[in-house]
Amino acid sequence: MQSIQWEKDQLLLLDQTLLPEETVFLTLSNIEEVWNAIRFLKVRGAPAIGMAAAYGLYLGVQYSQEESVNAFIVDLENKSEYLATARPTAVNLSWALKRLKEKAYQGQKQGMNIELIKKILLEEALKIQEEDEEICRKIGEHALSLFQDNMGILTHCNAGSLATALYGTATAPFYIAKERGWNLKIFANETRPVLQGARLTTWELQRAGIDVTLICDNMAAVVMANHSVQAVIVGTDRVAANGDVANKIGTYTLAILAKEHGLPFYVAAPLSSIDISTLTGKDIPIEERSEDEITVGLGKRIAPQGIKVYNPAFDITPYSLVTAFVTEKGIVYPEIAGQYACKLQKLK
Ligand SMILES: CSC[C@@H](O)[C@@H](O)C(=O)COP(=O)(O)O
Repeated sequence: MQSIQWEKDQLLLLDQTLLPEETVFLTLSNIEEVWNAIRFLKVRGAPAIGMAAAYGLYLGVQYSQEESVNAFIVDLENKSEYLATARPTAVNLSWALKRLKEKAYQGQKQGMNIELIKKILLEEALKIQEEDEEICRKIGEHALSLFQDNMGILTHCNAGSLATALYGTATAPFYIAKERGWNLKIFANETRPVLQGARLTTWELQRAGIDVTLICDNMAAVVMANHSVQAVIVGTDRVAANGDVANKIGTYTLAILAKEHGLPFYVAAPLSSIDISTLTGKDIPIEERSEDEITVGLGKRIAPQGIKVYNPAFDITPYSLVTAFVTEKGIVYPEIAGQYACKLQKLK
Protein backbone atom coordinates (compact mmCIF):
# COMPACT_ATOMS: atom_id res chain seq x y z
CA MET A 1 0.00 0.00 0.00
CA GLN A 2 1.28 3.47 -0.84
CA SER A 3 1.12 5.46 2.38
CA ILE A 4 1.67 8.76 0.54
CA GLN A 5 -0.44 9.79 -2.41
CA TRP A 6 -0.83 13.05 -4.31
CA GLU A 7 -4.32 13.56 -5.66
CA LYS A 8 -6.16 16.62 -6.95
CA ASP A 9 -3.68 19.08 -5.43
CA GLN A 10 -3.92 17.47 -2.01
CA LEU A 11 -1.68 15.17 -0.03
CA LEU A 12 -3.21 11.92 1.15
CA LEU A 13 -1.37 10.31 4.06
CA LEU A 14 -2.11 7.00 5.68
CA ASP A 15 -2.33 7.93 9.36
CA GLN A 16 0.33 5.66 10.86
CA THR A 17 -0.68 6.50 14.42
CA LEU A 18 -3.95 4.61 13.92
CA LEU A 19 -2.43 1.41 12.57
CA PRO A 20 -2.89 -1.52 12.89
CA GLU A 21 -6.51 -1.08 13.95
CA GLU A 22 -7.68 1.58 11.52
CA THR A 23 -6.64 2.32 7.96
CA VAL A 24 -7.47 5.99 7.55
CA PHE A 25 -6.11 8.38 4.94
CA LEU A 26 -5.78 12.02 5.98
CA THR A 27 -6.31 14.69 3.36
CA LEU A 28 -3.88 17.57 3.82
CA SER A 29 -4.14 20.80 1.92
CA ASN A 30 -1.81 23.20 3.70
CA ILE A 31 1.73 23.33 5.03
CA GLU A 32 0.74 23.51 8.72
CA GLU A 33 -1.16 20.24 8.43
CA VAL A 34 1.91 18.63 6.87
CA TRP A 35 4.17 19.99 9.66
CA ASN A 36 1.80 18.49 12.23
CA ALA A 37 1.57 15.16 10.44
CA ILE A 38 5.38 14.88 10.46
CA ARG A 39 5.80 16.11 14.04
CA PHE A 40 3.14 13.79 15.46
CA LEU A 41 4.23 10.69 13.48
CA LYS A 42 1.18 10.40 11.25
CA VAL A 43 3.80 10.10 8.56
CA ARG A 44 7.17 8.80 9.74
CA GLY A 45 10.29 7.04 8.53
CA ALA A 46 13.05 9.08 6.90
CA PRO A 47 12.17 8.78 3.18
CA ALA A 48 8.43 9.26 3.85
CA ILE A 49 9.17 12.37 5.93
CA GLY A 50 11.19 13.73 2.99
CA MET A 51 8.43 13.03 0.49
CA ALA A 52 5.73 14.55 2.71
CA ALA A 53 7.89 17.63 3.27
CA ALA A 54 8.38 18.10 -0.48
CA TYR A 55 4.61 18.06 -1.05
CA GLY A 56 4.15 20.22 2.06
CA LEU A 57 6.48 22.88 0.72
CA TYR A 58 4.60 22.94 -2.56
CA LEU A 59 1.31 23.27 -0.63
CA GLY A 60 2.88 26.16 1.30
CA VAL A 61 3.50 28.21 -1.83
CA GLN A 62 0.77 26.83 -4.06
CA TYR A 63 -1.44 29.89 -3.63
CA SER A 64 1.37 32.37 -3.01
CA GLN A 65 0.29 35.89 -3.92
CA GLU A 66 3.82 37.30 -4.11
CA GLU A 67 4.24 39.67 -7.01
CA SER A 68 7.89 39.13 -7.85
CA VAL A 69 9.91 35.96 -8.27
CA ASN A 70 12.40 37.24 -5.69
CA ALA A 71 9.66 37.64 -3.09
CA PHE A 72 8.29 34.20 -4.01
CA ILE A 73 11.72 32.64 -3.42
CA VAL A 74 12.02 34.34 -0.02
CA ASP A 75 8.57 32.97 0.88
CA LEU A 76 9.67 29.51 -0.28
CA GLU A 77 12.84 29.69 1.84
CA ASN A 78 10.90 30.75 4.94
CA LYS A 79 8.40 27.94 4.51
CA SER A 80 11.20 25.46 3.96
CA GLU A 81 12.83 26.58 7.22
CA TYR A 82 9.51 26.13 9.01
CA LEU A 83 9.00 22.58 7.69
CA ALA A 84 12.57 21.64 8.60
CA THR A 85 11.70 22.24 12.27
CA ALA A 86 9.12 19.43 12.31
CA ARG A 87 11.69 16.74 13.20
CA PRO A 88 15.47 17.10 13.48
CA THR A 89 17.12 13.71 12.96
CA ALA A 90 16.10 12.35 9.54
CA VAL A 91 18.25 14.19 7.01
CA ASN A 92 15.79 13.28 4.23
CA LEU A 93 13.64 16.14 5.45
CA SER A 94 16.18 18.88 4.67
CA TRP A 95 17.46 16.91 1.67
CA ALA A 96 14.01 16.97 0.01
CA LEU A 97 13.44 20.65 0.86
CA LYS A 98 16.85 21.50 -0.62
CA ARG A 99 15.96 19.68 -3.84
CA LEU A 100 12.85 21.79 -4.25
CA LYS A 101 14.65 25.03 -3.43
CA GLU A 102 17.35 24.23 -5.97
CA LYS A 103 14.66 23.72 -8.63
CA ALA A 104 13.23 27.12 -7.78
CA TYR A 105 16.66 28.79 -8.01
CA GLN A 106 17.21 27.18 -11.43
CA GLY A 107 13.79 28.41 -12.56
CA GLN A 108 14.60 31.89 -11.33
CA LYS A 109 17.90 31.86 -13.26
CA GLN A 110 16.12 30.75 -16.40
CA GLY A 111 13.67 33.62 -16.08
CA MET A 112 10.59 31.52 -15.27
CA ASN A 113 7.53 33.24 -13.84
CA ILE A 114 6.02 32.28 -10.48
CA GLU A 115 3.37 29.96 -11.93
CA LEU A 116 5.99 28.04 -13.88
CA ILE A 117 8.21 27.73 -10.81
CA LYS A 118 5.25 26.36 -8.83
CA LYS A 119 4.73 23.80 -11.57
CA ILE A 120 8.34 22.58 -11.49
CA LEU A 121 8.22 22.39 -7.68
CA LEU A 122 5.30 19.97 -7.83
CA GLU A 123 7.04 17.98 -10.57
CA GLU A 124 10.11 17.67 -8.34
CA ALA A 125 8.04 16.46 -5.38
CA LEU A 126 6.42 13.81 -7.59
CA LYS A 127 9.84 12.84 -8.93
CA ILE A 128 11.23 12.34 -5.42
CA GLN A 129 8.42 9.88 -4.72
CA GLU A 130 8.81 8.08 -8.03
CA GLU A 131 12.58 7.76 -7.56
CA ASP A 132 12.17 6.47 -4.01
CA GLU A 133 10.25 3.42 -5.20
CA GLU A 134 13.04 2.57 -7.65
CA ILE A 135 15.72 3.21 -5.01
CA CYS A 136 14.03 0.90 -2.50
CA ARG A 137 13.68 -1.82 -5.11
CA LYS A 138 17.40 -1.61 -5.87
CA ILE A 139 18.31 -1.65 -2.17
CA GLY A 140 16.16 -4.76 -1.85
CA GLU A 141 17.88 -6.52 -4.72
CA HIS A 142 21.35 -5.75 -3.36
CA ALA A 143 20.35 -6.71 0.19
CA LEU A 144 18.87 -10.00 -0.94
CA SER A 145 22.29 -11.05 -2.24
CA LEU A 146 23.38 -11.07 1.41
CA PHE A 147 20.68 -13.53 2.45
CA GLN A 148 19.65 -17.09 1.66
CA ASP A 149 16.31 -18.84 1.51
CA ASN A 150 14.90 -19.85 4.91
CA MET A 151 17.19 -17.50 6.83
CA GLY A 152 15.99 -15.80 10.00
CA ILE A 153 16.46 -12.02 9.96
CA LEU A 154 15.87 -9.51 12.72
CA THR A 155 14.74 -5.95 12.04
CA HIS A 156 13.94 -2.99 14.26
CA CYS A 157 11.40 -0.18 14.02
CA ASN A 158 9.72 0.21 10.62
CA ALA A 159 11.96 0.83 7.65
CA GLY A 160 9.18 -0.59 5.56
CA SER A 161 6.85 0.24 2.75
CA LEU A 162 5.01 2.58 5.12
CA ALA A 163 8.20 4.59 5.60
CA THR A 164 8.97 4.93 1.89
CA ALA A 165 7.26 5.12 -1.51
CA LEU A 166 7.10 1.29 -1.63
CA TYR A 167 9.06 -1.80 -0.48
CA GLY A 168 10.85 0.03 2.35
CA THR A 169 14.61 0.00 2.74
CA ALA A 170 15.39 -2.69 5.34
CA THR A 171 12.23 -4.58 4.38
CA ALA A 172 12.75 -4.40 0.61
CA PRO A 173 14.70 -7.69 0.50
CA PHE A 174 11.83 -9.38 2.37
CA TYR A 175 9.33 -8.32 -0.31
CA ILE A 176 11.61 -9.34 -3.17
CA ALA A 177 12.36 -12.66 -1.47
CA LYS A 178 8.61 -13.26 -1.27
CA GLU A 179 8.23 -12.50 -5.00
CA ARG A 180 10.95 -15.10 -5.68
CA GLY A 181 9.22 -17.75 -3.61
CA TRP A 182 11.75 -17.68 -0.78
CA ASN A 183 10.70 -18.14 2.80
CA LEU A 184 12.65 -15.71 4.96
CA LYS A 185 11.69 -15.78 8.62
CA ILE A 186 11.52 -12.22 9.85
CA PHE A 187 11.67 -11.26 13.51
CA ALA A 188 10.35 -7.79 14.26
CA ASN A 189 11.37 -6.00 17.45
CA GLU A 190 8.31 -4.28 18.92
CA THR A 191 10.38 -1.04 19.20
CA ARG A 192 9.52 0.73 22.42
CA PRO A 193 8.24 3.29 23.11
CA VAL A 194 6.12 4.03 20.01
CA LEU A 195 5.96 0.42 18.82
CA GLN A 196 6.67 0.93 15.12
CA GLY A 197 7.76 -2.72 14.93
CA ALA A 198 4.65 -4.12 16.61
CA ARG A 199 2.14 -1.77 15.00
CA LEU A 200 3.60 -1.19 11.56
CA THR A 201 6.26 -3.71 10.48
CA THR A 202 4.23 -6.74 11.50
CA TRP A 203 1.11 -5.20 9.91
CA GLU A 204 2.67 -4.61 6.53
CA LEU A 205 4.65 -7.87 6.38
CA GLN A 206 1.67 -9.95 7.49
CA ARG A 207 -0.51 -8.32 4.79
CA ALA A 208 2.13 -9.27 2.25
CA GLY A 209 2.10 -12.91 3.40
CA ILE A 210 5.66 -12.72 4.75
CA ASP A 211 6.58 -14.96 7.68
CA VAL A 212 6.96 -12.49 10.55
CA THR A 213 7.28 -13.04 14.30
CA LEU A 214 6.90 -10.22 16.80
CA ILE A 215 9.24 -10.08 19.78
CA CYS A 216 9.77 -7.56 22.58
CA ASP A 217 12.98 -5.56 22.25
CA ASN A 218 14.47 -7.32 25.27
CA MET A 219 14.15 -10.71 23.51
CA ALA A 220 16.60 -9.89 20.73
CA ALA A 221 19.56 -11.52 22.49
CA VAL A 222 17.60 -14.72 22.95
CA VAL A 223 16.64 -15.09 19.28
CA MET A 224 20.30 -14.53 18.41
CA ALA A 225 21.55 -17.00 21.01
CA ASN A 226 19.08 -19.71 19.98
CA HIS A 227 19.98 -19.28 16.30
CA SER A 228 16.51 -18.14 15.18
CA VAL A 229 18.18 -15.26 13.30
CA GLN A 230 21.34 -15.20 11.21
CA ALA A 231 21.46 -11.50 10.38
CA VAL A 232 20.15 -8.09 11.40
CA ILE A 233 19.06 -5.38 8.96
CA VAL A 234 17.79 -1.93 9.91
CA GLY A 235 17.07 1.37 8.20
CA THR A 236 18.54 4.74 9.06
CA ASP A 237 17.57 8.37 9.54
CA ARG A 238 21.03 9.68 8.85
CA VAL A 239 24.49 8.28 8.18
CA ALA A 240 27.34 10.63 9.07
CA ALA A 241 30.42 10.99 6.85
CA ASN A 242 32.37 8.50 8.97
CA GLY A 243 29.62 5.86 8.77
CA ASP A 244 28.05 6.41 12.21
CA VAL A 245 24.35 5.59 11.96
CA ALA A 246 21.39 7.37 13.52
CA ASN A 247 18.35 5.13 13.70
CA LYS A 248 15.44 4.35 16.01
CA ILE A 249 16.36 4.06 19.67
CA GLY A 250 17.43 0.48 20.37
CA THR A 251 19.40 0.05 17.15
CA TYR A 252 22.72 0.54 18.94
CA THR A 253 21.83 -2.19 21.44
CA LEU A 254 21.03 -4.55 18.57
CA ALA A 255 24.34 -3.82 16.86
CA ILE A 256 26.23 -4.68 20.05
CA LEU A 257 24.21 -7.87 20.47
CA ALA A 258 24.87 -8.83 16.84
CA LYS A 259 28.60 -8.41 17.39
CA GLU A 260 28.52 -10.51 20.54
CA HIS A 261 26.74 -13.30 18.63
CA GLY A 262 28.94 -13.05 15.53
CA LEU A 263 26.02 -11.97 13.31
CA PRO A 264 26.23 -9.47 10.45
CA PHE A 265 24.63 -6.10 11.11
CA TYR A 266 23.46 -4.41 7.90
CA VAL A 267 22.16 -0.87 7.44
CA ALA A 268 19.89 -0.20 4.45
CA ALA A 269 20.65 3.39 3.49
CA PRO A 270 19.42 5.30 0.46
CA LEU A 271 21.95 7.94 -0.60
CA SER A 272 19.43 10.58 0.51
CA SER A 273 20.07 9.45 4.10
CA ILE A 274 23.85 9.74 3.84
CA ASP A 275 24.91 13.17 5.01
CA ILE A 276 28.57 13.80 4.38
CA SER A 277 28.27 17.33 5.75
CA THR A 278 27.72 15.79 9.19
CA LEU A 279 31.12 14.47 10.19
CA THR A 280 30.31 11.96 12.93
CA GLY A 281 27.38 10.61 14.88
CA LYS A 282 28.06 13.15 17.63
CA ASP A 283 27.08 15.90 15.19
CA ILE A 284 23.66 14.37 14.40
CA PRO A 285 20.83 16.10 16.29
CA ILE A 286 18.89 13.53 18.27
CA GLU A 287 15.20 14.21 18.75
CA GLU A 288 13.86 13.94 22.28
CA ARG A 289 10.14 13.30 22.42
CA SER A 290 7.36 13.73 24.94
CA GLU A 291 7.55 11.79 28.20
CA ASP A 292 4.00 10.48 27.63
CA GLU A 293 5.41 8.09 25.06
CA ILE A 294 7.04 6.26 27.98
CA THR A 295 4.75 6.91 30.93
CA VAL A 296 1.49 6.05 29.15
CA GLY A 297 0.86 2.73 27.43
CA LEU A 298 -2.35 1.56 25.79
CA GLY A 299 -4.11 4.66 27.08
CA LYS A 300 -3.14 3.88 30.69
CA ARG A 301 -0.55 5.47 32.94
CA ILE A 302 2.25 2.95 33.54
CA ALA A 303 4.68 5.02 35.62
CA PRO A 304 4.23 7.20 38.71
CA GLN A 305 3.17 10.81 38.22
CA GLY A 306 6.14 13.17 38.36
CA ILE A 307 8.73 10.52 37.43
CA LYS A 308 11.79 11.84 35.57
CA VAL A 309 11.85 10.58 31.98
CA TYR A 310 14.53 10.50 29.30
CA ASN A 311 13.13 9.76 25.83
CA PRO A 312 15.60 10.06 22.95
CA ALA A 313 13.88 8.88 19.76
CA PHE A 314 17.11 7.77 18.07
CA ASP A 315 20.56 6.47 18.95
CA ILE A 316 23.91 6.39 17.21
CA THR A 317 25.47 3.11 16.20
CA PRO A 318 29.21 3.57 15.71
CA TYR A 319 30.46 2.69 12.23
CA SER A 320 32.70 -0.01 13.67
CA LEU A 321 29.62 -2.14 14.41
CA VAL A 322 28.22 -1.91 10.87
CA THR A 323 29.09 -4.93 8.71
CA ALA A 324 27.97 -3.17 5.51
CA PHE A 325 25.68 -0.48 4.15
CA VAL A 326 23.20 -1.45 1.46
CA THR A 327 22.55 1.48 -0.87
CA GLU A 328 20.83 1.75 -4.23
CA LYS A 329 24.30 1.79 -5.79
CA GLY A 330 25.35 -1.44 -4.14
CA ILE A 331 26.80 -2.85 -0.95
CA VAL A 332 29.46 -0.81 0.82
CA TYR A 333 31.88 -2.70 3.04
CA PRO A 334 34.43 -0.87 5.19
CA GLU A 335 37.79 -0.14 3.57
CA ILE A 336 39.90 -1.28 6.47
CA ALA A 337 39.06 -2.00 10.08
CA GLY A 338 35.59 -0.56 10.02
CA GLN A 339 36.45 2.63 8.11
CA TYR A 340 33.73 3.87 5.77
CA ALA A 341 34.45 7.56 5.33
CA CYS A 342 36.08 7.61 1.86
CA LYS A 343 33.73 5.07 0.34
CA LEU A 344 30.63 6.92 1.50
CA GLN A 345 31.99 10.21 0.20
CA LYS A 346 32.70 8.70 -3.23
CA LEU A 347 29.12 7.47 -3.47
CA LYS A 348 27.62 10.94 -3.08
C1 LIG B 1 13.24 3.68 5.85
S1 LIG B 1 12.86 4.36 7.34
C2 LIG B 1 14.39 4.50 8.22
C3 LIG B 1 14.25 5.12 9.57
O1 LIG B 1 13.60 6.35 9.44
C4 LIG B 1 13.52 4.20 10.54
O2 LIG B 1 14.30 3.08 10.78
C5 LIG B 1 13.22 4.94 11.83
O3 LIG B 1 14.02 4.97 12.73
C6 LIG B 1 11.95 5.68 11.89
O4 LIG B 1 11.76 6.40 13.09
P1 LIG B 1 10.37 7.18 13.28
O5 LIG B 1 10.52 7.87 14.61
O6 LIG B 1 9.29 6.15 13.27
O7 LIG B 1 10.27 8.17 12.15
